[in-house]
Amino acid sequence: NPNYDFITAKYPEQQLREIPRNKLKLIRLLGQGAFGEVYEGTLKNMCANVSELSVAVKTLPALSTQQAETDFMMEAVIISKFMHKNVVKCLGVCFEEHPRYIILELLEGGDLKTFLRDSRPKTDQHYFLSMKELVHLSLDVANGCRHLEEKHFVHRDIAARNCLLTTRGEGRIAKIADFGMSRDIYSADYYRKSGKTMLPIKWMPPEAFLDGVFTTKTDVWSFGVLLWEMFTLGYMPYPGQTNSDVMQFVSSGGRLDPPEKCPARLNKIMILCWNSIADIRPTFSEIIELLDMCLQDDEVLNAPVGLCHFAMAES
Ligand SMILES: CN1CCN(c2ccc(C(=O)Nc3n[nH]c4c3C=[N+](C(=O)[C@H](O)c3ccccc3)C4)cc2)CC1
Repeated sequence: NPNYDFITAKYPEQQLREIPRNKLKLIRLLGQGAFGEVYEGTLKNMCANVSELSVAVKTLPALSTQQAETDFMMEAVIISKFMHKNVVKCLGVCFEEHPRYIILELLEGGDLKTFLRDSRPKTDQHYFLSMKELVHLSLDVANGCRHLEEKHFVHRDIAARNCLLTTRGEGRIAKIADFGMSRDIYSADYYRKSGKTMLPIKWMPPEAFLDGVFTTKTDVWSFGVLLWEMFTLGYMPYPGQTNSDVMQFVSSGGRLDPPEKCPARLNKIMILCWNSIADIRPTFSEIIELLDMCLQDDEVLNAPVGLCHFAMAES
């Protein structure tokens, strides 16, 4: 939505823009987050060409601790640093009074994981997602990740659940939209939050869950897992295995099985992302080149969007 660019481009990226609360109207609840709630809302006459702009409003419950307030603001600071079509835009904040709001670009398609799971072939369903569409969504996220990489920012939680879609229909664009994990590392009570149960172990490389080492190559590993989520249409990785099973399995060389009927060229990218030696994993620029080649490869484009038939209840 070009209006977002207009609003956010006018203001230097590092500064948070305080938006007058009276220009904001909350319409409906979109979802509940760990932090607070996310509403769809409208922003009144912020720029010349539109009278009302639809936005997403992230709220911090009024009775939050000082730490939660600081963490909440940190998320706005982080998101405001980025200006890229595959990273959710921050239009401004309402921080002067309670409840505090972060005003974000509205992405109406919901999260990527839910979309993938809802796209699974059903008996009566006629429209299936094509491989081409899945590769395009993968490229969207890879481009967003490359922007973070260029800014030397490590996300730490690249996963389908943290990406949002502009729409579910044709022309959908995927964007990185949750920075909760990278925000938490700035939090004074990070160690309380980061208890093993809270960490996205199934998306993490060995050096991260064994030694706490996080670099852009951590995000490359996670992107490989996101590719696996993409081509299994939203399965939980390592189905049926616990986090400690996975730490044992992965640190001794085990890897996710390639999604069923998934073309070799795509599987190859996942395997490259899961190299146990972080520096050997590809850059996001290289990943983008490899995905672009998938778009030229008929073996990829004509492959059926296979659905792995795991015996597991939770898929
Ligand atoms: C079939 N229907 C289709 C429509 N659907 C929705 C469900 C949820 C949303 C939604 O939350 N959209 C958002 N737009 N911008 C932001 C959002 C969330 N943000 C956040 O910052 C949230 O924290 C966040 C971030 C990443 C992923 C999820 C939530 C920023 C939109 C449509 C429901 C099912």
